[in-house]
Amino acid sequence: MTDKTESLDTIGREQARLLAQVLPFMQRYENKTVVVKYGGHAMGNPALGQAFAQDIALLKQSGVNPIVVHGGGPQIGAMLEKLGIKSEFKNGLRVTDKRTVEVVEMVLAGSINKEIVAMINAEGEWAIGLCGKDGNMVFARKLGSEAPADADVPDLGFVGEPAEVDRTLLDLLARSEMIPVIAPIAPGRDGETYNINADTFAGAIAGALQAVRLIFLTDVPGVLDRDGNLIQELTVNEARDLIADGTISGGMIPKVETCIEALGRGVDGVVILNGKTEHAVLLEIFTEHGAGTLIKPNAARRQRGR
Ligand SMILES: Nc1ncnc2c1ncn2[C@@H]1O[C@H](COP(=O)(O)OP(=O)(O)O)[C@@H](O)[C@H]1O
Ligand SMILES: CC(=O)N[C@@H](CCC(=O)OP(=O)(O)O)C(=O)O
Repeated sequence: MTDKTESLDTIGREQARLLAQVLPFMQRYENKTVVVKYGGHAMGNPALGQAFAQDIALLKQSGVNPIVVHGGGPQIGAMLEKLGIKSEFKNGLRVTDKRTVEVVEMVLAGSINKEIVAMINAEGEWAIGLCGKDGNMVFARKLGSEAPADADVPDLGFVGEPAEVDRTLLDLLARSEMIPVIAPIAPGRDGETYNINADTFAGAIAGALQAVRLIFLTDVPGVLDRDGNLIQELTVNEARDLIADGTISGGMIPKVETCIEALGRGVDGVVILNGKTEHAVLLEIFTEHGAGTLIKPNAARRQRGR
């Protein structure tokens, strides 16, 4: 054999090995729904954005049903600042008055949504930008509106939580070439528009669709232990213990709580990943070990493979 045929042979063997590793995962996820929450902190770098769009396109081409729910907190903050509108957070949620909700809708359902759609479409796919208002997909209720009258719940204005999710439109899109890209904005039955935390919104969509995976793309490798090391797998009880002892704090608390709720609604597994790692989604779905923290129901402890 010449040097050239030898090296082609090596490349061929390597490709065959890779394919053999990936194919079982492709079969496992075929026709299954994977909800990917793309956080505002994970956005902003064009190369990473393109890698994210390629991952979503590849999932669809592999027969998976990917649904993107996006945030955009930092981008909303920048626009509010430009417009001279002050903004504050309480318990990780943006206090949202009438003027603010108009800007939130404009940034989330307008510019960011269309940017993500365009990125995925540049990869040869058919993404479609939506929010909870489209196809009566999600109706919100004002946060705290169901709390007992004597409960001490701060009034955050037009901040909502998903109250009803209708999967008709998403089921239709799952059978089509379209990839839904959804902004966390929804109408209330009172006719108002509500700003919903994107993690909470993604959890509600994943729960309603009984997704096989809910993936959170954030700005850390996953849930970290006290020494800053990545925890690869957590049961619901272990996650609760880490919240109680303060290892999980700040913005990671609502994220992990959403994970726990989504598992309770029948989502198989919830993963928190570093959106700043190129192709984090592909690595998670199509490799044995995944790339971040997988949170599983207590009963599923130590199941082999992710
Ligand atoms: N145990 C922990 N492991 C990882 N991150 C943690 C932990 N406790 C707190 N955090 C914080 O949670 C942040 C992620 O939450 P958040 O900022 O709300 O993300 P996003 O904007 O992507 O939704 C991390 O950047 C980190 O500062
Ligand atoms: C009520 C509330 O806080 N809504 C969020 C919605 C966007 C979001 O959640 O974006 P990230 O995922 O990038 O944080 C906000 O106004 O910032």
